[in-house]
Amino acid sequence: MPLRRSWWRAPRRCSPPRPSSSTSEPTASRGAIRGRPLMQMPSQRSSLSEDQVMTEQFSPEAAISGATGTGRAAVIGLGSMGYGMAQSLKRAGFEVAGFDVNAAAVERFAAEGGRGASSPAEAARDADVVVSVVVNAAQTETILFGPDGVAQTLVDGAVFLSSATMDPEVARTLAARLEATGRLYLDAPISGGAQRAAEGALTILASGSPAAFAKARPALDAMAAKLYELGDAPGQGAAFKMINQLLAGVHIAAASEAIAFAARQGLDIAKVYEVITASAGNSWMFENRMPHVVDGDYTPRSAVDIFVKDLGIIQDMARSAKFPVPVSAAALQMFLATSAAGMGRDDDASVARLYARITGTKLPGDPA
Ligand SMILES: NC(=O)C1=CN([C@@H]2O[C@H](COP(=O)(O)OP(=O)(O)OC[C@H]3O[C@@H](n4cnc5c(N)ncnc54)[C@H](O)[C@@H]3O)[C@@H](O)[C@H]2O)C=CC1
Ligand SMILES: O=C(O)C(=O)[C@@H](O)CO
Repeated sequence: MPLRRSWWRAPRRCSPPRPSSSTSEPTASRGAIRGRPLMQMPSQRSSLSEDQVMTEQFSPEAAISGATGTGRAAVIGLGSMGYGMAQSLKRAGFEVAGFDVNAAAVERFAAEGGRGASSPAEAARDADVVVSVVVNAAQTETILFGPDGVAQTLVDGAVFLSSATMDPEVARTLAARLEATGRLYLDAPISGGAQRAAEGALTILASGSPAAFAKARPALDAMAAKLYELGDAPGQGAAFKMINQLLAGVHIAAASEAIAFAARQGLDIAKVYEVITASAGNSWMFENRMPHVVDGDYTPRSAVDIFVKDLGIIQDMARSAKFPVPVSAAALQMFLATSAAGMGRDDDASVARLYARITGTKLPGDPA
């Protein structure tokens, strides 16, 4: 079945959406249709149904200058991704409450104009939308159903956006538990890294009921440059995200292997970066992560242990499906080794440091 055509969208302050003459156009969520056709995913390579629509939204610059959000939001988990997402919501006009178990993150958020909350329940009390950006499924369950959980205070009809990367089966279970209480759940994993989170320019891979999408729309608009609507069943977003994680993990491991091998041969790795990013061996992850190696800066934008988690989920899913995934299994071993060597909380480009250490290769900022 062909994918519905999607369109670029102009900032909210422009005129309202032009009525569609074609049933193939998505419903507009964010102002006028600019009239420029958006990339359409090749239907022969896609199993997406009519309801699985990608809406590409406008640039970060437009988001910053054009969006005016409405309502109250809470963000739980003010780490690499959540902090920037909270700022994007604030910039779009939301009143945002933030909570994190790390008190320093809450203090920083409050100092920068947000409302610091004392628990998930307190953050969610008046919220139309609660965005959860903790690390994993167990933490998401705690902030939903734990002693001070969101489920204690969230008003009926409010929506919980679950953005931590997790096993699709667990996403389905959490959604069913929350929906049984009359609240809405949107499975909404994210991609694009900390910088895009801060710019309001993430890719969001979402699935959930039409009511959950409708309620979440202004917040999604504030945080995403590209929103993929992947069906009305929670778990679909998580399933797509795991495919991204398989590739992302393999690409980081491969990029790390390549840059360390280049250094071992005495090549100037800044020049390698320049050449490869203009050549066919490039990848989004090579381009995004290898500057950290060139600069010798392993401040975590995404930690090694994130991929220990995500590639671990892929192994579990593949084992239950009896599907071989040897390439991602090898990548997982490199992340595990990097974590075991004490770098689990460092930036995931640290896999290159592991290669360097075991081969006696010198990389910037990391003595061999
Ligand atoms: N960092 C990245 O580039 C990307 C990360 N992701 C996913 O997004 C999620 C968040 O990732 P990051 O922001 O990198 O992780 P992070 O570790 O930087 O942030 C997570 C935050 O959640 C907080 N937290 C943990 N348990 C909590 C609880 N019970 N209540 C309140 N706060 C709690 C932590 O203190 C931390 O500040 C993960 O699922 C990750 O896989 C997805 C795309 C990109
Ligand atoms: O951006 C994404 O997609 C990612 O999953 C990584 O940046 C790391 O979690």
